[in-house]
Amino acid sequence: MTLFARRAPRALPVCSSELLLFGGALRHDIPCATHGTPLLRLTFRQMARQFPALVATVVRAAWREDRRCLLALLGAELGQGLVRAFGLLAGNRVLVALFASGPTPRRLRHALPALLACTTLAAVCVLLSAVSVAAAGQLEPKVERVCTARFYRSAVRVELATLEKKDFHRKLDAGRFGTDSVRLMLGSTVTVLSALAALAASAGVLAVLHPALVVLLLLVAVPKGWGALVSARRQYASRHAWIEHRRAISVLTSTLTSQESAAEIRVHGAGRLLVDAYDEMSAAMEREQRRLARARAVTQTVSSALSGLVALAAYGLLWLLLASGGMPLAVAGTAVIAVHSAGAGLSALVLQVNRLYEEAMYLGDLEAACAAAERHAIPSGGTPLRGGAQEIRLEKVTFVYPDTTAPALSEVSLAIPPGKVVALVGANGSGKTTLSKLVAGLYLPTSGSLSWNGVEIQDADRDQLFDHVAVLSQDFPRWPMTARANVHIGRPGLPLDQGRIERAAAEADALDVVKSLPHQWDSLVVKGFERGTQLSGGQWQRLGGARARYRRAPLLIVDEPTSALDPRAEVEAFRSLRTLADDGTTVLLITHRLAATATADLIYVLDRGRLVGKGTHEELMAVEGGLYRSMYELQAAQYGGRSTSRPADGPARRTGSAHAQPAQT
Ligand SMILES: Nc1ncnc2c1ncn2[C@@H]1O[C@H](COP(=O)(O)OP(=O)(O)OP(=O)(O)O)[C@@H](O)[C@H]1O
Repeated sequence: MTLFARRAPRALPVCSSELLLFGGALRHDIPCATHGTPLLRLTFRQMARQFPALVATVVRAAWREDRRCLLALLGAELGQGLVRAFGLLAGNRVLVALFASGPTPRRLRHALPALLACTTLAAVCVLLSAVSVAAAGQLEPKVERVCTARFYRSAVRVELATLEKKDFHRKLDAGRFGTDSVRLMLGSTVTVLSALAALAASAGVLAVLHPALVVLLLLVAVPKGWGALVSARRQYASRHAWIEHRRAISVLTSTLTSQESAAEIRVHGAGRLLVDAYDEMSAAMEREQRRLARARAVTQTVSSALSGLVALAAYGLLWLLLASGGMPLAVAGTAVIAVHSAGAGLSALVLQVNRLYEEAMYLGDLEAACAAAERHAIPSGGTPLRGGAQEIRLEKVTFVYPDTTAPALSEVSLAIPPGKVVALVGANGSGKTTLSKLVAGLYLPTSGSLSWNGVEIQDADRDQLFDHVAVLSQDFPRWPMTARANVHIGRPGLPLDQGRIERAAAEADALDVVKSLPHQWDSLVVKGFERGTQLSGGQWQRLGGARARYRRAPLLIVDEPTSALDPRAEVEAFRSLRTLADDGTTVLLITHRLAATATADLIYVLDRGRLVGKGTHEELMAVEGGLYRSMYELQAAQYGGRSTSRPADGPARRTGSAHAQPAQT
């Protein structure tokens, strides 16, 4: 019997905000969410068989982290089960003594030792429970921390191309839910074990009293267990289906309070649109929650009714046994206590099994996400780069982004000689950034060859390769940390060296920026925190530049490094790139400021993913109707000039560095 019948796909409800802001329903295909994952395809029997494996997963994680604590926890829980069994037997002795014939004082006297035993056992139970609470409190956060760290450690090694795939992203998102589940699951596992121990104790006592009572007790458990599992699976399927919708809501709410969007939210009135969208999209989720709650209520009513019927049969059997004289009154009394306490334990068990299964599914997602991340990780090791200055060569490199069909780069062949300033120019979307990311080893070519000193990038030791690269990208991260940390994070493997930080800042024209901050290097460059301050766009760009300089890598990739700088700082920034190249650093410069590329040793012109020209500024300007020349003239015309030569104030290019070749179209 499968718990979920296969349903025909149904149209996904979509609210108007979702349509307006996200272009349609953000719902993972429901039939797939219901049947696509192994746990959801399980039959009831398979699920029951899975149970020990689930418990084992958590126990293994806890065993790895703190076995002493785990043993204390398990010992305390199992001990409580045993103590409860003895408690029931002692209770039975009390009833036997009380229901025996003879004067009341004598019956009370006879019941006293069993009563004392009951009290002692209850006290032991309290102590064991305290041990269990303390051990669980110590173990749960530890296991959560370790599993969460493992998740993020795997996630940060994933290949960029894989990270951008929507299916992989969904997997990571699902895995993130699982990081909470580890702790919750440990708690539930303990409660389930404890409830099972209590149930076993009651069953043991009932078996001693009358074997038929055990069968009835187990029958009471089955419908409740069924109900719990059905609800857990339904909840999980829903969580999967709505995962992107949830993410979109959190994107909306985070932009509402972010500093970057604060101005537009107020001036453009975007806040109202976003809050309304939040309201509408949350209401859609609310409806889903209502649907789940109604379904759970129905399942729970059915399973409880079935359990109730079976419990009724148990009491009926007791009645019959008593009426026929097949069972003494004291035994029947103990049986009632046992069935009653087992019933209460059963309710707790059902609740926790429900939770355990639900959390186990998320834990399964976490495991799957970690496994997928490890499968798609940037490989460790590989062919070491050959020593000396690195020449980078691309031969007929084509690159297609994941989940797209049109190539972002088509059959590009070029060389980046060491120690030169090499500029990439071209219109928006022509492939400059993509090319620089391939050169940095962030993406691997779809076809063609890309090599560093003859070592193919696919085979290269990429950690070593990354070590050779510093990046200052258009959208460089603005770490919400101190100014010092923002620079040091450029080479976090090195011990923090204030002198080196300050030298890098000076080279990037950022020293004055930091000196003007209220707490200098200790200033938090994010508002809303103690010591927090706000930087301007240009100040941020200088700090980003300092980070790239601090890294001191043989290849520096700079993508629009001066977009926010004032004219003086811009001229200075481009001049300092030349100084770097003179010191042996290869600079790969991407910019639309063609006055700056004019001073590069070599310029590559890209158009719609293809290389359409290469040479020095003068060579490219000599090509009548060439793309570079037309772009340059268009820009120069804005300043009222028309020039075919290098700007007079630009730093001189080193002679003999250019690869003269006419531009192709
Ligand atoms: N992560 C991505 N996934 C899918 N397509 C992408 C991705 N990044 C860029 N593209 C596409 O690849 C093409 C080249 O983009 P790229 O960013 O390399 O251009 P660019 O020349 O650097 O543009 P710009 O001057 O605007 O920065 C564009 O069509 C762009 O839409």
